[in-house]
Amino acid sequence: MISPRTLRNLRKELRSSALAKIGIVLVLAMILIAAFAPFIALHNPTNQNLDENNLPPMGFSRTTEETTSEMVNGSLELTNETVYVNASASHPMGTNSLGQDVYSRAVYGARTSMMVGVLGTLLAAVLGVSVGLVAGFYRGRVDDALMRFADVSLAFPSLVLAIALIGLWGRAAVDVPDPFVVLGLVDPVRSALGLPTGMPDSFVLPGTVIVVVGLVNWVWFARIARGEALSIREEEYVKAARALGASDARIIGRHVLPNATTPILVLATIQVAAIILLESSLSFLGFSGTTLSWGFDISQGRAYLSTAWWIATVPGLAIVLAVIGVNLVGDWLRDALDPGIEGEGVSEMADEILKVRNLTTRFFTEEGQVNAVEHVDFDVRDGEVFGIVGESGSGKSVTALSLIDLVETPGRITEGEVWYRDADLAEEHRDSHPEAVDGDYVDVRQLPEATRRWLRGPAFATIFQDPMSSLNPSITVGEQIAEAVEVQRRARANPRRTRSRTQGYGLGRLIAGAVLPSQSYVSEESEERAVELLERVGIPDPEQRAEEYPHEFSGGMLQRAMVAQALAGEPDVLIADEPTTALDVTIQAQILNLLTELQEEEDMSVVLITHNLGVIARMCQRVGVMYAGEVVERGSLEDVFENPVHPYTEGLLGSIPDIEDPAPRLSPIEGNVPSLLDAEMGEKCYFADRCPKAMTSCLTDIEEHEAPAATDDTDHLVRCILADREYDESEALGSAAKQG
Ligand SMILES: Nc1ncnc2c1ncn2[C@@H]1O[C@H](COP(=O)(O)OP(=O)(O)OP(=O)(O)O)[C@@H](O)[C@H]1O
Ligand code: NI
Repeated sequence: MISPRTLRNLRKELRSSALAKIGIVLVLAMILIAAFAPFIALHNPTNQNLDENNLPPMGFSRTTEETTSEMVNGSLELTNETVYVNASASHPMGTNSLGQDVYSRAVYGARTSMMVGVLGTLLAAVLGVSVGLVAGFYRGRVDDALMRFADVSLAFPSLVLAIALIGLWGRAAVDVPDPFVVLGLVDPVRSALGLPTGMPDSFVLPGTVIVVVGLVNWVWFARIARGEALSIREEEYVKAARALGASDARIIGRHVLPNATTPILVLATIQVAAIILLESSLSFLGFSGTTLSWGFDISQGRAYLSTAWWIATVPGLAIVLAVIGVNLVGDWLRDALDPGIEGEGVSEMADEILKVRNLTTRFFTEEGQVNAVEHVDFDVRDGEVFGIVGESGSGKSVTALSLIDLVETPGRITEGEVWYRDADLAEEHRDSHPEAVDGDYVDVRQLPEATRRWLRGPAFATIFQDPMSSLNPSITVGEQIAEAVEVQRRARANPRRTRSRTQGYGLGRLIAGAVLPSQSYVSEESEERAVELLERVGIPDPEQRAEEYPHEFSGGMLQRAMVAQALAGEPDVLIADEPTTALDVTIQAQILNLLTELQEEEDMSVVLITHNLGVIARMCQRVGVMYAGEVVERGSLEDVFENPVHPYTEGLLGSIPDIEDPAPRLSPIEGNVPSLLDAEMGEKCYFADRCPKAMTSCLTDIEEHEAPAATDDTDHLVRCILADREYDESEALGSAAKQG
């Protein structure tokens, strides 16, 4: 369940956060104390000794007035005397009014708190997550009822709710005994809590409190699980999984639950702390049956605050430390598992059309989880060509698909943001989707599905490697481009209803096409525009070529037609994935020239994906180098190509294939791209196995470092320790370690 990546983030966060360390120490201490209470305690916590009551802790003494009587000359004389009560070595934290050892009671109190905190949270989580998933996934009446109930119950303070529930329980106590009684666990639980065994069953156990806090707190979990289920059930890949016949249980288990784990885990830690406090409050107020709990001891000690302050102070301190500890651990988990939450704002610099943050895409295959794209960050500026380069399988195409939200099952974007600058869209969604808006930017991934779909065309357009598979062989090229123009035109006319419109259009087109094969469904204007576009991309005799079918086009002409189709929506960002790989060399050069020309004249930004460094060098202003799903080096072309820091980039550059080279060789570096199977990835630099400069620190330091940049306005970022220090042979990673 916990992936190596997650572990890596947890460790990274732990290293940098002193508070997280304190939290872990406190929580571990509490767990150990609870587990080994009988060995840590000095006395049986329930043993009373009235001769030794209210003894002060070590280092303190207490005075009391004692009256002695004496017969003096036949009359009784009373003398008031101040007596010092000294600490006893066997009661280091003193005793309470019944002479019970305060320290031992605090130690056993940890058991009650842990038991109620952990089991109560578990119960709340199981209940809440099940109900939430069902409600979110199936909607309908269950969902309505749940939400109404949640609103009402969250309006009450949980303490009030718990007291009410315990009251109900008490009234029905004859029929509904403590769950531990039902389970036949009375004596084991009592002895675990240091209580005398063999007492009558009416002696209340913490089971009641556990059930009550579970019932009080499950709604929190239900809300989170419901939210996740709601957002995911609409996703294309879930629909696709359904269409493929996956059962609902499988979809929930495979897609919904993994997505919900992080928020549920973080909530669970917070809940443990909340429930520990709730249990203490209940015991303090006398609503919990247990007579061995921090809250109970505080309420007992309250009467002695001025004379024997330690009775309440010691358990009070225990509660404070426990709650702080658990909360710090919760903060640590949240920061480590959800790095996006506190991500830096993206709205400061305005000349970026696209800001990709923490984009993470995984494939959930039969062999396991494939981490195809991991925490990818990059920006695309106005009117620039941004290159993505890397060996086959490094995640370039999946990154492109993730940008436009077209990853297919079993793949899924699990994390990350794609901020796109569009002031109008930002304004339109500022109120309805505040989380998706930051200044003039919208996070494409958080926009409603209809808007996302609408963006494909006027915002993002794509051209892929193989034009043949992107064009329908049975429709003329001109008509297909005209259709793209038509769709964009309709979409622009009514952005909000795009979805149903284009779908209706598609269906209508389909039926019309089946009945009347030559029926033209696009307006004359669109057809004229299509011819213009064909001319624009340099197709001779555009009017005549528009009437032809794809098979009548040569490869280069088809690729041009594809570009024309992509231009139909006048996109801001053109994503070109290996647009020339399938073409022969001279045609490649022509298409690249065309792209450069268009990009300059139409003021588009281009994301150009290729494994050909010559193409990058010729076309791009800035570049990101991908390796094993990560961007390992990024910056201006100058920085990355002339002053590469990452040995992988250096290796790639070692033999730049000539653009005129008919068979550009990939991977001049020895060895293979590592497995992207999550289970096999581990926590180290993924290039270390192949790296000529691998050092021992490469197994631990995998952060992105800043490297010297040629200009002030570009960052040069490298996921390699060599950005910070020189290669040191004495620390070289031995070949044995490389394998591990
Ligand atoms: N449908 C899929 N199912 C499972 N894994 C996939 C799927 N598609 C891609 N992957 C995984 O994602 C990784 C990245 O693939 P991607 O196609 O993005 O690589 P690439 O850099 O574009 O390579 P190439 O240069 O060969 O096109 C691959 O290693 C592959 O294991
Ligand atoms: Ni690819």
